[in-house]
Amino acid sequence: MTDVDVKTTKKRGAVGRPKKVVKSPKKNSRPDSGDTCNVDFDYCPCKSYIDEELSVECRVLVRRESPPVSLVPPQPPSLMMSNNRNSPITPNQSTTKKLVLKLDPSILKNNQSEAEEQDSLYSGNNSSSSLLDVTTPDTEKPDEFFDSLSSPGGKVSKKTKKICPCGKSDTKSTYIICAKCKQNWHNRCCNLTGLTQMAIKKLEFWQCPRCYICPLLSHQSSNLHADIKSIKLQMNSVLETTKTNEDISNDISILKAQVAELVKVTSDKEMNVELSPTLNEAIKKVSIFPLESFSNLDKNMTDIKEQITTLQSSLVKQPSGNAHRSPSRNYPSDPFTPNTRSSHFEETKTPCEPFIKYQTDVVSPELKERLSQHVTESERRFKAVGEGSREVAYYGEYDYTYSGVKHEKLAMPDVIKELLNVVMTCEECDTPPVLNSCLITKYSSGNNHIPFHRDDEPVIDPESRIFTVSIGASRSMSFVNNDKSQKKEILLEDRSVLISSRYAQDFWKHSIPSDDLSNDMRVSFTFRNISPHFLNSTKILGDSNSANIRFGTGSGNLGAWVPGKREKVGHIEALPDATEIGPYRNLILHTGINSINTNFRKRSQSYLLHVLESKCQEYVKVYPKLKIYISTLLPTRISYLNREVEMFNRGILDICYKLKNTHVIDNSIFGGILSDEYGRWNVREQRPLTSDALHLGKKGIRMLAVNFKSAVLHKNKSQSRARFNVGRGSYRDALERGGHRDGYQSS
Ligand SMILES: O=C(O)CCC(=O)C(=O)O
Ligand SMILES: [Fe+2]
Repeated sequence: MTDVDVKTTKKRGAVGRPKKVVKSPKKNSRPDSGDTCNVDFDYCPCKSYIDEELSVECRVLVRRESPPVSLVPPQPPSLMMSNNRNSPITPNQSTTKKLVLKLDPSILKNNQSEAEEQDSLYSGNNSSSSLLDVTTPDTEKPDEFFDSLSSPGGKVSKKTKKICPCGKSDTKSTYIICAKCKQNWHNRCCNLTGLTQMAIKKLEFWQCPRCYICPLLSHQSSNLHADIKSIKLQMNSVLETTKTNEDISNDISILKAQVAELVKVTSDKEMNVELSPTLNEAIKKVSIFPLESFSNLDKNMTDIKEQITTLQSSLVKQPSGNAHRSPSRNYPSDPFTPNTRSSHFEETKTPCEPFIKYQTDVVSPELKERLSQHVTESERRFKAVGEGSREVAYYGEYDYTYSGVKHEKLAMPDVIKELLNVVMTCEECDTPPVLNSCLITKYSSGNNHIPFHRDDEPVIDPESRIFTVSIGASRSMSFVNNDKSQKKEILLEDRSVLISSRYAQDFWKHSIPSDDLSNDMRVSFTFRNISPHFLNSTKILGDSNSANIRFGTGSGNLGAWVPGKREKVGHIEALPDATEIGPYRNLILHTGINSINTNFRKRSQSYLLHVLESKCQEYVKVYPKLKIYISTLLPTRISYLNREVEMFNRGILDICYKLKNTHVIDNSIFGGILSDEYGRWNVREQRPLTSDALHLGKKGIRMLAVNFKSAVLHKNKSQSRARFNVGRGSYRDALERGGHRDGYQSS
């Protein structure tokens, strides 16, 4: 909750995350916090790229609310910016050979007029992007020439009044235009802050967060891009050779036919893949290559054909094989992969009622009398808050900041303790709830009110009950759910108790509206469990290797400062719905090895990663303050499975890189294979239990617990290191060392 602060809270810097430009949405927490933002983005790695020249790192954002309508093969930044040497997609260089193109002058003529038409469309753009320039390319710089044939994406838009989706329009900002929807965006609104206008001009085919679809959602696309990039290279090589016009003409027609075929395959309705703008551009480029550029082109036509055939076959439905998978990004295709909207785009249903129970006549008249007396006597402790001038006083174990007002910790006086004991009997439960704080709110008249808000401060125990005792004038409490489809109201009478929970706060807001007819005083006593420890509250959803990690103190435990709960999730597909998670601050996901184990496996990695990603998106959507930590899969004693583990872990890194509030727990310290040191131990025979391929022994569990704890307490930089450097401790590094951990130290 925004305006809650506990004395012991330390401000922690985000580790390894780039500075986020767009604010995450704030739910209206405590009243008077006001500040809302309805722009909500996820980071996407698609494809993260670092331009060495500019020394900037760009990320593409995916707007989480906008559902992908269809799986349009996306435009990775590797294709967007020229001279990108760090592209995650490597074209198949081995098949890149020189090609023969023959040019049909009629085609050239037709396309010349098309080009002119296009040029008028794109007028106002920098001249380097003008299609008119195409007729006189600089053959010394084929790549630039190729890049100059771009769609308007990436061009800095200057002319007309531009309104960014953020709603603002100004002349000072730098704008970028989406190649697909032609919408102008502030560079800052799409996380391109820091890029100069020159740099933005180089972003070809840039698609905005609304249009862009992550290749992880469309695994076919990765191949497409790699192959197209390869064609691009081949085309550039064409420019370096010379040939007679007649040959050029013939070859161009052939190439056109091939590309047309490719288009047909790409737009195959069954594939549900639209023709990508890249391909469209490729076709245009093929058609408008100027005559002068093509000479001496009598070699390697076969190679371009082969290339196109490869491209075609990568686009038709692949069997379970993975012939075209590039080492870093493509996962085996899956016949079950849903080509539909993910569940996270659906509205969250309201999973609970706003309160659990309402009970009258709980407080005796005698106790009420003593409580009123206490309120009168401790008047000095009350502080006015909010517009409605209600006044609050606080008792509790820890300091507590509420609606901008700080309250010092103070032990509950006896009369409040007595009240607490009474109200605790209202709910039957095996273990009585822990309620260590009481906020007393005084409404002197019907004018005093409290606007809609949630009791969702991060210092409140995620499992806490919230007991509200009323004395004095009856006042209504109103409730509204998140999509405002449900409104409820309850009259809180003198000496009654309302029992709610911290859980319900994420789905309902509540208020005490003004009441013109009421002139009497009402006092409420709200009991909750509050402690700064809950700033680290953690839920672990994990397989059997996380079963022995416990909360609290002791070896293999997460320590006193990490309160939480562990629930068994043996498979990725068993990950629960967001509404079952609860309002924890951290969520550790340690599951997947059973899902990828081929003995059980029915799903491909791409599908499983898709499920994992969708779940994370769903979780963050329901709990915007939640930090998710995906723990990389641990090595096993089985080599072939370890290869799958390695591949899956790359997918995990991609997800973490891409999604907001999602981090990786880097388990590379375990090496590339489960060692005897960390694996299970046969106690009777005093030797490693080699028949158990997957399970950690005592030392391994302790190590895993250290990793979990470090992540939650932000003690190391594993997230950033794993992604950005192949440094000590990254699993890639460990893999390269063949699983030997010599020199490794636990952090
Ligand atoms: O006075 C009441 O009953 C409600 C108070 C409240 O909602 C709060 O303090 O958060
Ligand atoms: Fe409240």
